[in-house]
Amino acid sequence: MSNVHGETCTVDNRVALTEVPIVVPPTDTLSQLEGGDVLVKSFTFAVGENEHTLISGGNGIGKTSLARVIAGLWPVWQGKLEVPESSDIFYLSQRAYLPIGSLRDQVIYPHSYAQMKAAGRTEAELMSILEKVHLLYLPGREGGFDTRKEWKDVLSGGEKQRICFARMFYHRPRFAVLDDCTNAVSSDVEDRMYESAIQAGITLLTITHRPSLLRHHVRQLIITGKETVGSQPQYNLTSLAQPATEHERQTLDAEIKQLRRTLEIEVPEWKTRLNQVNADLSGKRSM
Ligand SMILES: Nc1ncnc2c1ncn2[C@@H]1O[C@H](COP(=O)(O)OP(=O)(O)OP(=O)(O)O)[C@@H](O)[C@H]1O
Repeated sequence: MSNVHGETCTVDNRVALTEVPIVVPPTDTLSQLEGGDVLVKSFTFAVGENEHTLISGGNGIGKTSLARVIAGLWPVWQGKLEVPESSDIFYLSQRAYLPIGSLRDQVIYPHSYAQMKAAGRTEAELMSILEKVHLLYLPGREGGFDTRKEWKDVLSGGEKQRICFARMFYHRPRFAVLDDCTNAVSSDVEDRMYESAIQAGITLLTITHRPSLLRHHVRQLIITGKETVGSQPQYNLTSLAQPATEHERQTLDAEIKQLRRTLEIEVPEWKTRLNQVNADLSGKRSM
């Protein structure tokens, strides 16, 4: 692909694209020099540490393709891509990958058990990681970390996604690209997993269709792609209001509960009372 003119640099503390197009790799040899379909003509944005960014846009607009360019799976045709070294950035895709091996291997992949031990990592640590993704019951259910099974057949969709999230906690990257990787996880557990990831100091680039995840991010990148007319950028990057603190969330939850109670219990009581008063008044009037 001799028309690939872009460069990729390893940096410490950010993921950045400068005038990088998102181009689908061509299938036929003739167009391999030019690339295939251009999904986004030119991307320029940077995600620094703690600038958790939610990436959204319609189906087939190019969100996963952007992740593939950042991951180095697709070429940087033009411009400059800056990414941390591979041990500092982690990718989780829509489909959970489960290697052949033990239950432990599912959490530590691509580390081997020997690497885990050499790094001084312990099973107690794996248990605390499983707790974060609500899978603390798994070693007990499956007969321990050494158990080997066809995990793709044994685990439910949500369990597969949570074990991949556990893998991210094990590897402790500085950045993570999360491509719709919790869509089978219930929203409450998903929220807690995101909170733990942020507490662990991982900067998130989340691709999702779930607006509920906005609360864990400080910016939103909306890809508009081909819908965009003229020379407008084919994406829109906006800052979001700072996510609510735990205390603010609890206060709001309590307020919502109180309002629900008022609507469900007190309002019907008031209506009954109003009817009674009206009936009494009309009785008096007719006397
Ligand atoms: N390997 C590939 N070869 C050819 N075309 C591809 C390839 N991967 C993606 N595409 C095409 O590129 C376009 C963008 O796909 P992409 O997966 O990036 O979309 P997306 O925004 O992540 O969509 P969704 O929200 O549905 O997951 C689609 O039209 C898709 O068919």
